[in-house]
This record gives sequence, structure tokens and C-alpha cells, in this order.
Amino acid sequence: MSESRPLLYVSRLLPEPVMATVRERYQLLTEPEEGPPSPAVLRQGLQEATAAIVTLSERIDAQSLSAASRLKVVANYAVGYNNIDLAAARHHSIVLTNTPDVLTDATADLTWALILATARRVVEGDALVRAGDWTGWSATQLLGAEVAGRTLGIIGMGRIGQAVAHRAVGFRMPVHYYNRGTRLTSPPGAQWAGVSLPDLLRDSDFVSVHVPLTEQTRHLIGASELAAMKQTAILINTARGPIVDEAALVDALERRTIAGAGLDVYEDEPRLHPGLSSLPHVVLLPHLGSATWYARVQMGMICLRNVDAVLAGRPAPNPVL
Ligand SMILES: NC(=O)C1=CN([C@@H]2O[C@H](COP(=O)(O)OP(=O)(O)OC[C@H]3O[C@@H](n4cnc5c(N)ncnc54)[C@H](O)[C@@H]3O)[C@@H](O)[C@H]2O)C=CC1
Ligand SMILES: O=CC(=O)O
Repeated sequence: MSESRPLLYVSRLLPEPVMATVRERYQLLTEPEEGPPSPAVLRQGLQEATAAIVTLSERIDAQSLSAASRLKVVANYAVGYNNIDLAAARHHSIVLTNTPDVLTDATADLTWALILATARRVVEGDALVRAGDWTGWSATQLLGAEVAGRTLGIIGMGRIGQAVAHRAVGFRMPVHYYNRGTRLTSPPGAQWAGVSLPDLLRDSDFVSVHVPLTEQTRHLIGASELAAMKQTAILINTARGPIVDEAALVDALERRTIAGAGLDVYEDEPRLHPGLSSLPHVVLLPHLGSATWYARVQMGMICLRNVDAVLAGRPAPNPVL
């Protein structure tokens, strides 16, 4: 009996509830692995499948899309889609979808984990205790920055930027935001103000980046923007690495022209700019923004809903336009 389930390429192993649903409804082209696929496996996957679920670390370029004659839909297992050549997907009439909303809270929470961990030197404290070097309470040990009441600057006031801003109410923090497009009204109890980027950099104690990576936002934060920040300010980036010029950031941190940085993303993942990992006043996470069970399972289910819809001839629920 011939196989009637559509041929799906899944580039990486996804959480088990997602894989179970995939196996129920689709014929898998290849068995996905935990790590990234080789370029040859990725190329073959896109070439032979009718639908693909890929992750943010797979670069889907014009060349691979032009060879993908059977491919109808690429569901990106991420909300950011800078890894995919959108113009080429459009040109070849391949629908591209993403996974908004379900990871907003997880990413906003992780942003706050970085704000607090960096300001309060949580990682340095943990290392001291584990190393057996803690000799007891001290009035001068590992003093950090106050968070409550300080100004939070948000670059990119979309879903995640706003979720980060909502959480600032409990810390009584005024929020200055820089965003393209319409102005927002402050929700009850919050103080949100739309400002220019130079004003945000000058006035904020914490600067948190939440724009997507585009040609306009690449190196949006470079040497001159870092120089415009307060010497006591902390930079947080949970958006995409290339939005911040990592060489300029390491230089600013080494010269202490800013007080610290909390990073979840890097310019050339998983590689770090030389010198970054030896700085004590940075907290470095391995791109964990959406890494909760809930978010990662829901992201998979959204990918499947989009694939199902396109293959059934219906509009995708989450098309990237
Ligand atoms: N660390 C992680 O694991 C995660 C990272 N992300 C990143 O966060 C980004 C934001 O996600 P969402 O908030 O859901 O997206 P969104 O589209 O809701 O928000 C982005 C905001 O940035 C603004 N924007 C875009 N270009 C701009 C520019 N040139 N100047 C000023 N403002 C600009 C948009 O108007 C929008 O308000 C994603 O694109 C992704 O790269 C998202 C989830 C997890
Ligand atoms: O980086 C994660 C995403 O969903 O975008």
C-alpha cells in the first residue's frame, strides 16, 4: 500500500509531544537529530519535501529555495525569521510562517532574569559559593545596581517589548521606549513614554533590545550608541545578536563605559566574540528565550497548524508578510 501522508522535513528534533503529532500525521523525510543538519541534509530536505519545519539556526537562502520545487510551506520554529530569504520564498510562492505570541511571556521572563541577574551579580555569587570561596556575609561583597524605580529603556515595543514593560510595573520603573510606528498608551499603573533612540540611550539605566533583525536594525547598537549610554547602565539583548555590534560591546565593557550586559543572543552563534566570556560583569545565556516546555511545545503545534492549513489549501494562520 502506498504512503498517503504528506512528506514533511523537520530540520531538528522538537519536543516529544510535537514529534508524536508529526509522526501521526506526516511521513518524515529523515529522522531529525538534536543538532543542526548538515548543509547537504538541509538542501535535500527542502528539495524533496512538500512542507518543512525549520529552526532559527538553519539558513534558508535563495539558492536552496529555488531548488525546492515541491515545497509549499516553510514553518519557522521561531517568531524571528531573519534566517529565511523572504523575497525568495515569495518569488517561489512558498508560504513562510512563524510562531508569535506563545513565546512572548517566556522571552519576557528570561529578559527579566537577565536584568536581575546582571544587576545583582547572581552568577558571580553562585560561582563564589560553589567554589567554596565564600567566607561569610560581608557589607562590601558583590554590590550591584538597584533595579526598582530606575528607568527601563525598551528598543522595539512589540509583543515581547510590551510584555517586558508590563513586568516593570511591579518594580515601579518608568519605561522609555523607541519603536517604529504608532504611539502606545500606558496601561493602568505604568508610565510609558515614546522617545527617540538617543534620548532613550542617554536616560535609561537598563536598555533592553526587542526589535527583529533586519537590514535597518543590524548594528543598531554600535560604538556611538554604547558611548551614549550612562556609565552605570546595563544592556540586555534577548532579540538577535547582530543588532548589537559585539566587538564594540566588548570594548565598552572592557573600558567600563557601561556597567554590564546580559545576553541571550550573539552575532555568530554559538561562537562568542573574543574576550566576552572572560568579563565578570556580563551574564551569558545560550539563546534560551523561548525555552519553556509550554512555549516550545506550542511553537511546534503552531508550525503544524500552519503546515496543515497550507497543505489543505487554506490560508496559513501565521503567515510572515
Ligand atoms: N531570545 C530568544 O529566544 C527570542 C528572541 N526573539 C526575538 O525577539 C524579536 C521580537 O519578537 P516580537 O516582540 O514577537 O516581535 P514584534 O514584531 O511583536 O515586535 C518587534 C517590534 O519592533 C519594532 N521595530 C521593527 N523594526 C524597527 C526599527 N527599525 N526601529 C524601531 N522599531 C522597530 C516593530 O514595530 C515592533 O513593534 C523577534 O524578531 C526575535 O528576533 C523572540 C523570541 C525568543
Ligand atoms: O529566537 C527565537 C525566536 O523565536 O525568534
